[in-house]
Amino acid sequence: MDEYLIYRFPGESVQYFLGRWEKTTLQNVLDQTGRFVVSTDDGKEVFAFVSEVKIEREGFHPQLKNKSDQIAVSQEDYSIALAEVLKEMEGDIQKTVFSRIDRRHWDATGILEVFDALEEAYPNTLVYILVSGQWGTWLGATPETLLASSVDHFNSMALAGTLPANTTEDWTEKEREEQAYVEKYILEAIQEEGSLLQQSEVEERFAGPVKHLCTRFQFVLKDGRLEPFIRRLHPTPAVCGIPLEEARALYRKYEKHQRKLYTGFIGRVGREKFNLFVNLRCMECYIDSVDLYVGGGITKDSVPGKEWEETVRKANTLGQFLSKHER
Ligand SMILES: C=C(O[C@H]1C=CC=C(C(=O)O)[C@@H]1O)C(=O)O
Repeated sequence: MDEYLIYRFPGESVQYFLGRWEKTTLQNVLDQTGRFVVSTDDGKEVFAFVSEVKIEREGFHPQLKNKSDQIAVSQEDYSIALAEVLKEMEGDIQKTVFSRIDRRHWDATGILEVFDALEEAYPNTLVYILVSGQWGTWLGATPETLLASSVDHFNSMALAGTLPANTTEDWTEKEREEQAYVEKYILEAIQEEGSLLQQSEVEERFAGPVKHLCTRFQFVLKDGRLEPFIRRLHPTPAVCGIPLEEARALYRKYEKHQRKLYTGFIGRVGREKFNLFVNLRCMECYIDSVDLYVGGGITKDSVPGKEWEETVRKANTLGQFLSKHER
C-alpha cells in the first residue's frame, strides 16, 4: 500500500510526499538530517518517514481503512468514568488528562479539502495528513509546540486551560492551576537539562473555537543533548498529568479507547531544522467515519458537565470543517 506524508509548518508552504513509515528510535532520527517523525502517546514507539519522494497534490491517493475499532463514549458514560477518575484523585494525583473519541460520519474523498480548510484557518499550527499501512490515516492541526529550534536557542510552551474563544468570562483558578502545573514541569526540565534565557508572562493563545493559557520559554541545552531532554519533557502535564506515571495509569484505566498517536510528538527532527509539536486536535480517518481525539486537564475542581463541553468545543476545531463532507 502507498504511504504518504503531507504537512504545512507555520509560515511554510504545503509539501506532499510519497514514501514509507519506518519504525525507529528517537536517537536514530536525531542523528539524521531533517526527518519527519511521529510517536505514540507515551513516546515509546517512534516512526520516521523515509525514502521520501516529493509528489504533486494530484498524486495523493490514500487507501483508507474501513472501520474504527475504537469506542466512542456517550456523554453519560464519559461522566460516569470521569466521576470515578475524580474519586481516585482524592489521593496524590494533582492533575490527569482525560480524553475521549468523538465520532463523525463523512465522505473521505473530501480529505484534501478538509486539509486545505484547516491550513487556511490555522496559520500557527502544524497541519498534516499521515497515511500508513500499519497505523492508518491521521489528519490534524496542532497548536502546541513541544520543542523548536531557533538560530541559537530552543523554544517550548506550556499550553493548558481552555475557555471558549469568544467568551467574556474570566480565567478561573482551575484553568490557572492546570496551566501552572505544565509551566512548572517544563521549567524544571529546562533547569535540569540546560539554562533558561527567557520566560514570557502567561498569555492567551487562540486556537479556533477555544483559547488557552500559554507560557513561552527560550533556553539552551547543556551539550545540545536533545534525546534526554525530549524524554524528560514529553509527555508534559498538558497531555498526561502530574505525577506522570500515576496520572497516566489513571487515564488508561478509565479511557475506553487507545490513544495511539494522539498526544504523542510529531514534527521534524534532525541536526538542522527542528520543530516538534504535541499531537493534539487530530483525527483518525476511515472511509466513511472519523474519530476525533479530544481531552482536557482534570483537577479536583473539575465538573464533568463542563469538561464534556470543553471536549465538544475542542472537537469542533476540526469538526466544523467536516460538515461539508458529512454523510
Ligand atoms: C489534551 C488536549 O489539550 C491540551 C492542550 C491545551 C489545553 C488543554 C486543557 O485545557 O485541558 C489540554 O491540556 C486536547 O486538545 O485534546
